[in-house]
Amino acid sequence: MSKTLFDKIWEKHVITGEIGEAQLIYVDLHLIHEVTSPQPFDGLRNTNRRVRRPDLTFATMDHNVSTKDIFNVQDHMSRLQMDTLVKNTKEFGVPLASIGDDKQGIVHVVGPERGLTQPAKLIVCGDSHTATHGAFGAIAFGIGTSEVEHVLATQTIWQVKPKTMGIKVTGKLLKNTYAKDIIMGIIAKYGVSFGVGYAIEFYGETVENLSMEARMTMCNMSIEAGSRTGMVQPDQTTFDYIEGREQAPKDFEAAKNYWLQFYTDDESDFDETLTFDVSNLKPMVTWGTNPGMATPVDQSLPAIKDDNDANANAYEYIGLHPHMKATDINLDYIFIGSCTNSRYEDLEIAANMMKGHHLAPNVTAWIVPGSRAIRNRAIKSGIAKIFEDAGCEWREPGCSACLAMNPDKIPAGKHVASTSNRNFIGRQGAGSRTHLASPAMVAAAGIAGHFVDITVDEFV
Ligand SMILES: CC(C)[C@H](C(=O)O)[C@@H](O)C(=O)O
Ligand code: SF4
Repeated sequence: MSKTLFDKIWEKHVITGEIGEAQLIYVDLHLIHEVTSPQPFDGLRNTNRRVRRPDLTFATMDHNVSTKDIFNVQDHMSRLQMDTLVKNTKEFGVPLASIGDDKQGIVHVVGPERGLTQPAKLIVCGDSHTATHGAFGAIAFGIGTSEVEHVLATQTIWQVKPKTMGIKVTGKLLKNTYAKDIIMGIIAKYGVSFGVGYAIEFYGETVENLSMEARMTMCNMSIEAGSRTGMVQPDQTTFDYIEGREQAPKDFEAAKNYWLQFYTDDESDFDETLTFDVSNLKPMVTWGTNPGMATPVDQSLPAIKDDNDANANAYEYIGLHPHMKATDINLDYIFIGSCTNSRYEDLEIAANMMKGHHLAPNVTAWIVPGSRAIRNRAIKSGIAKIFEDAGCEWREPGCSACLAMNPDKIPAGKHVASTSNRNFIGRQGAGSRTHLASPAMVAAAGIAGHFVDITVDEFV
């Protein structure tokens, strides 16, 4: 029978149960961070249970990290969550990449970087952006705190199989447009909930030509379309990325031959399909308070239809008005980081844009690598220096200003161009005004002090 990539991986993991009802499925990799793990470990302790497979579990610290002074965590709650993770992982024998450790970083950056994220695996984490790992042709989704406890104790999870949606991406990207623009373009077109109940597979020639970093950016934001799982079929690009990494399979040829079975047989196997052409896609920028409230940078902001229009509330919060040009959005901050866009390739793209320039007056810039390995590599290659010469602050790895759970908060009323994934009210600090965009766009905005169309001659 003809099947999708998702179906093939799913059925390899089912232990019991029928399709249509909750099925017990096996988990190959359980990633942990300090925010959603304290209660689950308490639960184990209170019931005298151990972690069933510490060898299939990996913990890191990211959300609470103080990126300016990594060992100086002032906030009581942050310190407590971090100390608790150290204590719990020690007691239960789970490997931990703690602050300062070479392997530490944002959980969705370090999983792939360590070679833990592999095709055909079933990967979970108590975090909604777990979809990132689907870029490797894995089933990866975020789970709730009680589910984290269940996985720790049993290495399994009860789940109802979602439906599948294929999104075929066609066309050649304009120079200076990126995977971030594709996924933002898709969400702007179809909204923030079209993926609810579906596992999305991105495919087509455009996706095949994307790097692993770019595929991760797309899968990462599947949750912003309402889907818990985004994935891409594994191919030579995937294998090349994994080969040689610390946790890559020892018999790589055998692993590769196994992975090659995992692909969607026929487009008609998807429950739903969409097509998105990128040939004329301009860089995207959000103007509102959800990731769907986005516009191509060369356009004006949308109208307000009536008093009940969500756009009205969004405009009030964000301090902009309909019909103004996206390039007239003035910025106070830029943030380059987060599990969407803090990998080496992202930093390199941003640095190329900034090279030889200086930030606009009154713009503060935080550049936050996704992991210590990326940070070290960027220092070595000179990228860090480019950012510093441009006037940016070069930080330690963590979630940082992606969410206001650490000292990196955007002040109330300030506009920030951000490479992260969510522009909800208060997301980057109470009253902060977020504009999501690609690393190249955010870097160029930092130099200009407002958004600019980087596809025009001056930039390409
Ligand atoms: C703190 C965590 C549970 C949360 C998530 O699940 O996504 C965070 O990572 C986020 O991006 O909002
Ligand atoms: S970087 Fe942002 S989106 Fe990613 S895990 Fe951290 S807080 Fe969540």
